[in-house]
Amino acid sequence: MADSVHLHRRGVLFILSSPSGAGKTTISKKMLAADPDIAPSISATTRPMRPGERDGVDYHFVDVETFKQMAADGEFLEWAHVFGHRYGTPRGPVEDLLAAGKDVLFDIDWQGAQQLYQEAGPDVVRVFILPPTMAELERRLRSRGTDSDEVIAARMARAANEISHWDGYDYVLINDDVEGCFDEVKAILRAERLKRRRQIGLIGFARDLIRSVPEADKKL
Ligand SMILES: Nc1nc2c(ncn2[C@@H]2O[C@H](COP(=O)(O)OP(=O)(O)O)[C@@H](O)[C@H]2O)c(=O)[nH]1
Ligand SMILES: Nc1ncnc2c1ncn2[C@@H]1O[C@H](COP(=O)(O)OP(=O)(O)O)[C@@H](O)[C@H]1O
Repeated sequence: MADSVHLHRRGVLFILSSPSGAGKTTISKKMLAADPDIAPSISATTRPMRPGERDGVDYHFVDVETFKQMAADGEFLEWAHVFGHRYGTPRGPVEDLLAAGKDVLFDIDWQGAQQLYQEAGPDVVRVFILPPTMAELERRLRSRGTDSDEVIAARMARAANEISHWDGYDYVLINDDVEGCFDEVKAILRAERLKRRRQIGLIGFARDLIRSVPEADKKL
């Protein structure tokens, strides 16, 4: 009984944003590995592939013309310019995942979070991850070893602007210890899944519980 109730649930559109290097990719990967009920939205981007990235897994890497055509055809739920490149969330896969009963994880910036919130409103949960200090943020960007000094400088310059949008989020976490931050993200998702408005199956379940009470007892 309880299992079938929990199956009937509106999917969560779970957004993780942070300044570059604060750890959202690390946290996303841990979530996806730990929880089969949440799947990633794989964005399209015009930025070059980094070493170790895979097309169709980390991003769909496309050229500017392809991206523009996809945008013109309405294929994106949202898209934005970030660090001089275009990034967008393809609509179809998100709709398919939600229809299949999955929650969807989005690693998108504050512009994407705003647009998605306008599209999907209360189904969206917005989580912002802060670094413990700006010095640590720079250290992480360097330790990742994927970006040139110039790109790192550009990301640091943009970080303050991104952090200034922290108040557009439902939850704000500090990623000091990665396991601690991961635990907090898991707790948020768990609680959000239990929200009454997402538990569509509970409507009938609660009604049946009330009906099962003998009329005589209801008068007591
Ligand atoms: N609006 C929007 N932002 C995205 C999308 N995909 C990625 N981003 C954001 O673009 C920024 C740059 O991403 P990336 O180049 O992978 O670098 P990262 O910051 O190291 O993860 C990050 O803030 C991402 O969250 C998308 O589809 N839409
Ligand atoms: N809590 C943490 N403590 C130390 N290093 C971290 C922590 N979280 C992430 N990192 C490291 O910092 C770097 C940037 O993390 P990443 O997840 O790629 O950030 P983002 O996706 O936000 O750009 C990576 O090398 C990652 O292993």
